Amino acid sequence: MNRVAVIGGGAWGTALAQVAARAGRETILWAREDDVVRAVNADRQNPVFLPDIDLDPNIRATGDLAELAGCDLWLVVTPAQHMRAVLEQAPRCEAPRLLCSKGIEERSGKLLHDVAAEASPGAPIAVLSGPTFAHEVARGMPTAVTLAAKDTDLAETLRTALAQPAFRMYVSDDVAGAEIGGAVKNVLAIAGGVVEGRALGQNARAALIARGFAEMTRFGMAFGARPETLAGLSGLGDLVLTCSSVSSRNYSLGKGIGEGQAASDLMADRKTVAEGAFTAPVLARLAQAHGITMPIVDAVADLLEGASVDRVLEGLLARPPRPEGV
Ligand SMILES: NC(=O)C1=CN([C@@H]2O[C@H](COP(=O)(O)OP(=O)(O)OC[C@H]3O[C@@H](n4cnc5c(N)ncnc54)[C@H](OP(=O)(O)O)[C@@H]3O)[C@@H](O)[C@H]2O)C=CC1
Ligand SMILES: O=C(CO)COP(=O)(O)O
Repeated sequence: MNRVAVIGGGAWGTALAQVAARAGRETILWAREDDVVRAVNADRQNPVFLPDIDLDPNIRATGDLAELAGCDLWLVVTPAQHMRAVLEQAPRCEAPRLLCSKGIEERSGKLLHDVAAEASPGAPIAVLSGPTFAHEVARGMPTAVTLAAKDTDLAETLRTALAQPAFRMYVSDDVAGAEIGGAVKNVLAIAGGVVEGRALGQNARAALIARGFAEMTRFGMAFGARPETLAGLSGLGDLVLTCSSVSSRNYSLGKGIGEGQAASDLMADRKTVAEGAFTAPVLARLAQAHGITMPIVDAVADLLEGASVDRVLEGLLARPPRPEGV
């Protein structure tokens, strides 16, 4: 695992390139934008997506996917909705794909490990997910994540390749669990931002996290996730992080909605990705098709469609009480 490719020159791809380089790997960062490639190679910076962080000299950027062919490991860090297209354009090779994006493909309703398996036939698949603001990871601040692969030997090999004291990877074989936690928490983080933007208070935030986690667990268990994975770093851990901080793009999108701005205007203005906005409609659709009750996820999907915050909130508070639990 000497040569590592990172596919995606956004904040998270750049931070993970730092992780790979710090682990002593020769690291190639693929970015679509020429400005990002130039700035990484010339200035050791990514001012577009991860400003004010000096990048490791072991990172080289490229705009040419063909250069990734000789790498031993690919970290896939594109926005979820672009993963299939980028992997299909990339050269065929059997290097393991470590998927680091969070989301559900909107048009197919598939989890990303299924998308990657279809787009990269023959390549082993693993997933990395957890509470990880890119700017903290890039600065080497202590962070812990879930690294999941059905083949636990593969998970161990990847963990060893990227290991360092401040980036702790907990190995799991629950791929669906690791992915579902990351995808669902992005939607719930938008709701967390609405609570903040509408000044609904700290009690409401705690209620949202607890009842949101019940929704995540209901959905996850219906799709093969294990409850202990959902209660771990990639589920509850990431939910708590992104429901508590404007460093989360999903939370800040929700905060704007809570303050009365139109979701469509907020989305049109942003260059960075708020995955929850793309996951919410497909998650609501999947939940409905499988008879899984997810009122907070439905509420976020409605808000993104332009429903009024007051009406959505009224609807949630008017729900008949039910026994607590999943
Ligand atoms: N930021 C974070 O803290 C974390 C993010 N993640 C996940 O990582 C994934 C990537 O997020 P992040 O790095 O933050 O993204 P950013 O918002 O920082 O950057 C946007 C990224 O999207 C890429 N992009 C835009 N349009 C396309 C396209 N048509 N095809 C391919 N790529 C495109 C950009 O590529 P280009 O540079 O070429 O324009 C850029 O890499 C998401 O799924 C996110 O949920 C997970 C954990 C932490
Ligand atoms: O996934 C993340 C932290 O774990 C980043 O959250 P946002 O995408 O909401 O910024």
